[in-house]
Amino acid sequence: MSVESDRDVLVRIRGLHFRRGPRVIFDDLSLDILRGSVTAVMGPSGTGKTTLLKLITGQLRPDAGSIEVDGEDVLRLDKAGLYRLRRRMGMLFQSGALLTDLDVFENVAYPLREHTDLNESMLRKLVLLKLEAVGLRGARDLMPSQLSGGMARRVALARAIALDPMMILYDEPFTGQDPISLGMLVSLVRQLNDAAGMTSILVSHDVQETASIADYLYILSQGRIIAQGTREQIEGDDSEPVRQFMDGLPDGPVHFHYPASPLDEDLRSPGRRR
Ligand SMILES: Nc1ncnc2c1ncn2[C@@H]1O[C@H](COP(=O)(O)OP(=O)(O)OP(=O)(O)O)[C@@H](O)[C@H]1O
Repeated sequence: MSVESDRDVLVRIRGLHFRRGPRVIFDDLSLDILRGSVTAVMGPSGTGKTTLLKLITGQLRPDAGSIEVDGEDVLRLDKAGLYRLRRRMGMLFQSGALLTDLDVFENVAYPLREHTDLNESMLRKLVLLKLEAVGLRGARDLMPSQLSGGMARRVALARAIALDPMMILYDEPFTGQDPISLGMLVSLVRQLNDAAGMTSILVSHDVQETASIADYLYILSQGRIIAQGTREQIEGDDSEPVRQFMDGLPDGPVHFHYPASPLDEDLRSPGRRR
């Protein structure tokens, strides 16, 4: 990656090491997320993409390395500092369900009521603007149970941007969507990023759709970055693990199996419960 000036980099990760028990998740990972970009983080299941997002938001602490967000050293922030920083990061996780007993309007209003002292008329304007941005201003009175899966995801998106975050982190935002709804969500991610001058980090298994809107892509595998670059650069990368991942080939050097002792060894140990 070319050397960028400090001002251009919103998230700077250097020498990141992180383990879960004996399992190494990151082994000396370094990456930059540029301001204003949509950056995709992709890789096989279990490779640590969600973990990376949690490290960036300070929900997890690495064993070694540094994580800077907007010039702040995440690992040195106290609780109040982390709270302030997190308020500036919108998050849209696959599990980020809507509050089922609140209507669409109140779901989007929720973070504004929690974190600001806006009066009702200001709050209403902001909620309607966010809903307009995702095309659902007319759906404000519906309850979550009345929404399609794609609409629910868009309401969650409006809620994630309610506080005008500098950055939004998406973890599998398109999962379970039909192709039309997926296409709409994908272009919405790009539009919102550009219209609001945000920065987006997008973790997704929908390789082609994600690549179509990403300015820059990282492909992770086994604790490391195995490829990075623009879509064109990744598409021109002939290495086997990259092609296996990008082209969705079922077999190849990217491992399908979670590390384990050999199967025959396991089967020949009748004394073991597990
Ligand atoms: N709370 C936890 N305790 C122990 N291990 C965990 C925990 N959460 C995740 N892991 C392990 O850390 C590794 C990385 O998990 P992570 O969820 O970050 O992967 P991922 O790349 O986001 O996967 P997927 O694409 O399937 O969502 C996995 O091997 C997982 O089993």
